[in-house]
Amino acid sequence: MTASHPETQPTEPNNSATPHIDTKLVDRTKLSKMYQHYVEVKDKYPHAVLLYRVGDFFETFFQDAVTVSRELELVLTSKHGGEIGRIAMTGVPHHAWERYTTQLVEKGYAVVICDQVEDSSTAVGLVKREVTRILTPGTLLEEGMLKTSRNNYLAAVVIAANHWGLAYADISTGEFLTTQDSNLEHLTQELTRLQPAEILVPTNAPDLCTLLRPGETSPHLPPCLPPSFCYSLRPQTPFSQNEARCKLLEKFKLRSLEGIGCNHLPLALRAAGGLLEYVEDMQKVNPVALQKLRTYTITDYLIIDNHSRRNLEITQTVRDSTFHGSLLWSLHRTTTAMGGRALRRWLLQPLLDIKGIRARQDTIAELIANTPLRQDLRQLLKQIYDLERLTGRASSGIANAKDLVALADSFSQLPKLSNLVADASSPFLRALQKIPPTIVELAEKLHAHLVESPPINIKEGNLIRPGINPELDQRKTTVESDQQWIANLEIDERAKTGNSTLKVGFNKTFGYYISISRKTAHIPDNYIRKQTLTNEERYITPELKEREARILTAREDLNQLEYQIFTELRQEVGEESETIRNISRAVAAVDVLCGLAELAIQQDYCRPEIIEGREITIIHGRHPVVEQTLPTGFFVPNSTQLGKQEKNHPHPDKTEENPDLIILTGPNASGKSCYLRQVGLIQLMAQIGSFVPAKSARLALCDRIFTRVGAVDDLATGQSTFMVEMNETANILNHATARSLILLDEIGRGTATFDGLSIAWAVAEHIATDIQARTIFATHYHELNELASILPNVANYQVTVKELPDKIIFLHQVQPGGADKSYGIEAGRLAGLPDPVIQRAKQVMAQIEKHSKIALGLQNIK
Ligand SMILES: Nc1ncnc2c1ncn2[C@@H]1O[C@H](COP(=O)(O)OP(=O)(O)OP(=O)(O)O)[C@@H](O)[C@H]1O
Repeated sequence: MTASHPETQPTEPNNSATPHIDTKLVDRTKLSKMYQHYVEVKDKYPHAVLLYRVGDFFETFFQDAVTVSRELELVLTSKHGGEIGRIAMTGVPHHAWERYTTQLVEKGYAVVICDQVEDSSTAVGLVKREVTRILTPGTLLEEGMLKTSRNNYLAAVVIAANHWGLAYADISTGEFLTTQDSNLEHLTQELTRLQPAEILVPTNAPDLCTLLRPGETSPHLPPCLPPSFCYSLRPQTPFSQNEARCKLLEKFKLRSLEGIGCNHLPLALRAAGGLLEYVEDMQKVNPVALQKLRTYTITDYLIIDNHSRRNLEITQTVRDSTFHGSLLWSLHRTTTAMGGRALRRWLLQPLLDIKGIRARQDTIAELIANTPLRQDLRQLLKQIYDLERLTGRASSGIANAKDLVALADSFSQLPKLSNLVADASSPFLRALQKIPPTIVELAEKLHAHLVESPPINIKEGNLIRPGINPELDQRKTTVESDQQWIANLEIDERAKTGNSTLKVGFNKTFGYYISISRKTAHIPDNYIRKQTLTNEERYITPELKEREARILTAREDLNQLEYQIFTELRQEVGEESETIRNISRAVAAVDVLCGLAELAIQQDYCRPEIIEGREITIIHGRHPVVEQTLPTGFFVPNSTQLGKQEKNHPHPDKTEENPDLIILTGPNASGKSCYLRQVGLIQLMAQIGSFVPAKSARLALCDRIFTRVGAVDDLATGQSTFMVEMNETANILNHATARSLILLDEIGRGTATFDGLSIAWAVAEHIATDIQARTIFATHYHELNELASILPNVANYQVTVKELPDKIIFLHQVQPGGADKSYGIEAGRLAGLPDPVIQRAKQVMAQIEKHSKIALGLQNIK
């Protein structure tokens, strides 16, 4: 689209009449006053795109005009900038600034909004303009710029040797957390879990405040940071321990950081302080209401590294990165935006705390048992809007009247919600039994003040109900009576002049006028001609102009007063943001649990028994996603038993026989990978407190879940399939503990058979004897089955098939015992390999099997 301006002409940046496009090169003394101011502002934000309000447009000039024209495909024009001549310009209509800004921010630009802060019609001299907002990917608040289903995190990282501090906040919801750790791999894992929209990094770079778009590099970026994020290079000072501590103490009105838990974590503290300072710097007009900082420890939660998270397809599929087909897709039954975001957070941060898991389970159990309660709650939750983000916008001073009405409507549902859960006994439902009276009062006040369906624009009146403010009512009456006078004018003038076609009209340029056909002969003396059209003459009278002036000023005063009342209301809401956000969190949790209860009923899930120890027993387990993509009853359930009891366990029971490591064999496409993932997903679901797809389950907690599933060449880092596989395996062997769950799908396939088999054997042996983690090892090397006869905690399982003369039927059943053949040649035949090739392959295999003494040999070297 093209913004059409008076006094502009399209231009090409490279032709001979090129207007000035670089602020640094222009002679500023030759710029007219407005451009001088523009350049002053631009000097402060050299790395951002500056949108500068001029009348009905937000304009960009000089180099920004070229950037915006290129990025948004708008026509580049030029305009006289004073003695200097023409300067480059691209503009967007002021009412559409959000749309264009969103596009710029999505492309990785920071955008500075410099708005008019006084009425241009009454301003004396140059209209006053100020920077009112700075928008960067991590500091967005506007509804249209954010994704409802996920948090928009801003993060800050401080690194010292291999120690690091990470703080992150979602300024649209108020969440604010910090942590510190001494393993750089954990930092990458946390960043990958959070997927921050922007990461702040303190540096000594000369070119500070640069925003590096994903993939862009800088020598000032620590090499340990993954390049796939958007980084903001920041000065060191706000990240220094002293400054950061003072900032946090001041913000949260504290005397010590002891209560927050980061007093002894200098890097966590520095990251949080630096982040806070940045947020304040970005939000020019109103401070953002962040919740009190919370310190967490990574090892308090189940750790799933990046590869494993990807392989388990928790939030998106591996094949095409879609939500459809992911675990989140299969579990998603929430009805509120807050619930949707919370479920995602829970899945990415499963618990290690049995009590916390049981509290969630108890709530799901109660909701399953009480169907009317569950259904009524889900109905009611649908009527609750995004409290977290609406409150965020209110406290940042950008909410409109519609937002406040949405908040009030949502608040009005809360007493009904607390009535519904009045007799509930589980912890999450009980949290909603008491709604703070201030919130109910606030809802009543908002409803009493604001009209039911207010306009989006908050500066043009029609927001406040009558009877709220006597002065407002008085002004409304005056405006209405003057408007009535004008409405009567047509009747009176028609009577006076005897002209039945006379009309009273209004347009923006001339205001009110009396319109008479040009054929009319007699015109009253007090009529002053203002405009001549083809068929009509337009007149004004001194009396009409006087009324008009009164109406316009009175309307302006009226709008101003309505705006003032509105902003006071908005501020009141902002002041309650902490209470509102506490409620939002409780509502979000109940929404997630209601959804999980609904899911458990629909899909026939069971409540897993969460126990101490190492046991994993799943009876008739199913893959939560694959099951939902197949017709009902098609999925073949399979059981799992893992986790030998620890020595000295106080309650020995039958699980003592559970193996630690299962060697799983079976033909291609029989269901090995599916089974492996199924066990991982059931364990993960159990640790977020969900019920699981199984007939029954007894699950001890896992500290980490590792998966190594079919590697693909990592072209981005130039690594071969085999190297990727070895890196992932090394990572597992170096970090797994006896409390971990390891799911290995094929190891050693990417190299020569004997190399591969040897590595696979050694890895399996190391896990079973040294690490003793609970492991399922799927493989086509059935030689590995020999391990079970050597090591007591290893067992063999196979996925069975039925062999018919001309085909194989996949039964997808996992049963004890090792497969004695891999059916690879059979699969080749089915795929259409020529018959002579198949026959020859069979001969070769017979020879190899005859001479192979691998298992025997390995036994001997033990
Ligand atoms: N328990 C099951 N019930 C029904 N269908 C299943 C089951 N397990 C797997 N399948 C189906 O079989 C297909 C192949 O499964 P999977 O990819 O797990 O096989 P695989 O043994 O790992 O094969 P490969 O060795 O070639 O990697 C899956 O896409 C799924 O649709």
